[in-house]
This record gives sequence, C-alpha cells and structure tokens, in this order.
Amino acid sequence: MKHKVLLIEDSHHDMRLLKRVIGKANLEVVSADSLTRAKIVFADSEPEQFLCAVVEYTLPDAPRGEAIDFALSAYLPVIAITSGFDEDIRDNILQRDVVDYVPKENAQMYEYMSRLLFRLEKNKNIGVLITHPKRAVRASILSILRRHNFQIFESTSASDAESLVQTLPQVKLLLVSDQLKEGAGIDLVASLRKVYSKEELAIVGLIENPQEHAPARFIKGGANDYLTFPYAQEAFLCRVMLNVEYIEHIDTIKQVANTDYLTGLPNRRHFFDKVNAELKRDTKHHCLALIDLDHFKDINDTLGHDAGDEVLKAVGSTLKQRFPQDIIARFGGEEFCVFMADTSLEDAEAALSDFKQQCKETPIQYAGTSLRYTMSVGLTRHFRDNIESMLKIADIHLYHAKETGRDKVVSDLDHHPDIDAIHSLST
Ligand SMILES: Nc1nc2c(ncn2[C@@H]2O[C@H](COP(=O)(O)OP(=O)(O)OP(=O)(O)O)[C@@H](O)[C@H]2O)c(=O)[nH]1
Repeated sequence: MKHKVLLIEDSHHDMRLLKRVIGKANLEVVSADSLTRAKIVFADSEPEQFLCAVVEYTLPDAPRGEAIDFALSAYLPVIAITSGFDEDIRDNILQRDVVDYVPKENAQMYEYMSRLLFRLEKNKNIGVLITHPKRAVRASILSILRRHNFQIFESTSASDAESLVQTLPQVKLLLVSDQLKEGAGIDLVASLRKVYSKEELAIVGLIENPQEHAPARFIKGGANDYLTFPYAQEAFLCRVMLNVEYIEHIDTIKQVANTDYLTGLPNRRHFFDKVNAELKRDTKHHCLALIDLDHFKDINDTLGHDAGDEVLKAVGSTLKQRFPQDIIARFGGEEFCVFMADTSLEDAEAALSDFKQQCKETPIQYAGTSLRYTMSVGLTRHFRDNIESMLKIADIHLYHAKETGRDKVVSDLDHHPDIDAIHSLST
C-alpha cells in the first residue's frame, strides 16, 4: 500500500511542484489549499495511512503556522515549508517538534525535500545509537531523531555502546560524545573500527571540548565525521542524513557487485565469500551440488535468447523457493550451485531430486509456447581442505550425469567409473 502525504499549500504553482516531488518518492498526495480544507480532507481519511504532512507556514486562514500545529496535533510528522528564508519564521517553526524546515528558495530545496520523504520511510529500518553521558543531551537528540522515524538506542558508556553495536545489526550510525570518561569516546571508535569498517558503521563524534585538536582526534581515530557543539538542528540532521546515505550507497554497490543481474541470485564470487564464512564455523558435514541445464543451447537456438533468459529466471526463483536456508548461486551461463550446511547426503539428494522434478514438470509459458526443460546435478559430501575440492568432485558427478543420459542427480552414493578420478583427488 502506498503511503499518503497531507500537503497543505495555497500557491497553485508550488502545489504543482510539490505534488511532483512527493509523487517521485512513490507517495500519494492528499492536498488542501487552506487549513479549513485540510481539516475536512483529514477527517475523511484514515490517519494511519499518512507518512507525514508537508505544510506551508503562512496560509490565508492560518497566518502564523496554525496549520503546522493542526498537523502536529493529529500526530503527523510535519515538514514545514515557507516561501523564502526568514530567520524569525525559521526560529518560530523550529520551536515546534517538526521533522524539518525547508524554505522553497530554489530547485535544490525541492531535491532536499524529496530525499527527506524517502528517508522517512527508509529510516524505519535504521538504528542510531546515541552514546552520551548527559541525559539532557541524549533526550534532545532523541527527540529530533524520533521525528525522522529512526530506531533509537541510548548508552551512557563506551562498554555498553560496544555491546549494543554487536547485538543490534540494524545500528548503522553511532553518535558518540567526547565527554565520556577519560577519552573513552575515542577509544570506543578505535575499538569498533577493528571489527566494523567505515562502510558498515558510520561514527560521528559529538564534540564539546573547545580545543582545536578535538575534531582531528576523532577523525584520525576512525570516525566518519564530527559535529561541534552548539550545532543547529538543521546542520545536525543534514550530517545524520549524509552519513546514513553513505552507508546505504555502499550497501547498494555491494549488492549490485554480489548479485547476478538476471536471476537476482548471489554470483560466484559472493557464493565463495558466504561459503568460506560458513566453513569457518564448521568444516565438516556439508553438501554441495552443481546444477547444469540440459541442452540449453537448443532452447536459445530454437526460441531465442530471451526464451533462454526466462528459463534461467524460473530456475533462480525455484531455487530460492526450495532452498531458503542454503547458500545458492548462479555460477554463470546455465550453471547453478547449492551449498547445504550440516546436511546428510540422503537429505540433500532427496531435496535436489524434488527440485529437478518440479522444474521438469513446470513448463514455462513463452510467446504462446509451453517450454519444457531438464537439468543434471552432481552432488557431493566429500570435503577435503576447501570448497574447491568439493566443486571438483561435484563436477565429476555432473559430467557422469550428462554422459549417462542427463535429467538425473549423480552423487557420492552412485558407483560410476569416474569415481576413480575422485579417489585420485583424495589421495
Ligand atoms: N539465454 C541465455 N543463454 C546463455 C546465457 N549464458 C550462457 N548462455 C548460453 O548457454 C548455452 C550453453 O550451452 P552448452 O555449454 O553447449 O551446454 P548445453 O547446450 O546446455 O548442453 P549440455 O550442458 O551438454 O546439456 C550457450 O548457448 C550459451 O550462449 C544467458 O545469460 N542467457
């Protein structure tokens, strides 16, 4: 369901622009050109459907921000807007518990508004940890961040902060004070950096120490950024947004680099990373299967490359559905791989035979044709020192499956002539 935004704006020109900005954030606009009209449309709606309100400060029937007060009293997070920048109005607005204040000065402000709207939705999944010894400072930061929908956690000491970061994977931003006991803030940054890179956890130093070297100590100690007291609410929020967006951008790049574009499955490289992490936990009792579609070239040659792509996508989604707990990947071309931790050969063979049969019995509808396909599977539980040795053995089984008619699973349980090659690998 699309979330809604209550937009209260009397200028038709600005209303048009704002509707476009809100639409771009994939949100639905409920608009009103006065406070009176806003009260009517809001009374006709379900309050829970609203993500927030975007409200002009000055309206003909609400000249001093009364529409902002109305939206706040309806428990809506409010982004306040004004026709230009006015310091008195800004101060007046920021005395209220608004999400942010955006003067409609230029196109960049609309861009900023668009980012804010995106963030209100995304922030729900992001944890921010505030580590500061003073309750009043924590409370004021918490009040700002809460309006932005972040999940907020607090700690008063470096040791508590460290264990919270370890136990709460959703924490992507740590705000750490320089007022913790005896430089504990900088020590905390250094200690966390042994485990979490700047791309995994953003750390912002909150600096009250007036000495010039204080910010540099935090940055050299591994912090991503710093803020010096006293800081304006807008500056604080901009820095929080920048640092959270940095972590997200890196995450997106990592995901793209690790994912096969066609099927959405992990690619070969990512598969190795995941399997090696698993092997550190336990080096025995795993199964590995190599899956290769049969005569796939014929599908491409007779129905075209797009038809072949549809088959690959269908295999990818059936793999995800059938092996949700296992490490799966598209290795390239028409070859897939499944790594099943802590699984017996019998269980793995049964699961792969079912998967193979399901694919065989589920034709793909393509351009009016019902397209059927089969696959061969090589499965092993022989583990020597590394994953590469398992892959070699699975490949020998797969070769045997292809040589003896395809559309079958060949595993360590099958005695075939190529088994000698496997024994020569193990000696
Ligand atoms: N549609 C499509 N085809 C691909 C893709 N990647 C590789 N292929 C094709 O996959 C086919 C693989 O053919 P072969 O290696 O001869 O294997 P096969 O036809 O499946 O025969 P067997 O494995 O011996 O059963 C080639 O035609 C490749 O062009 C892809 O991303 N999309």
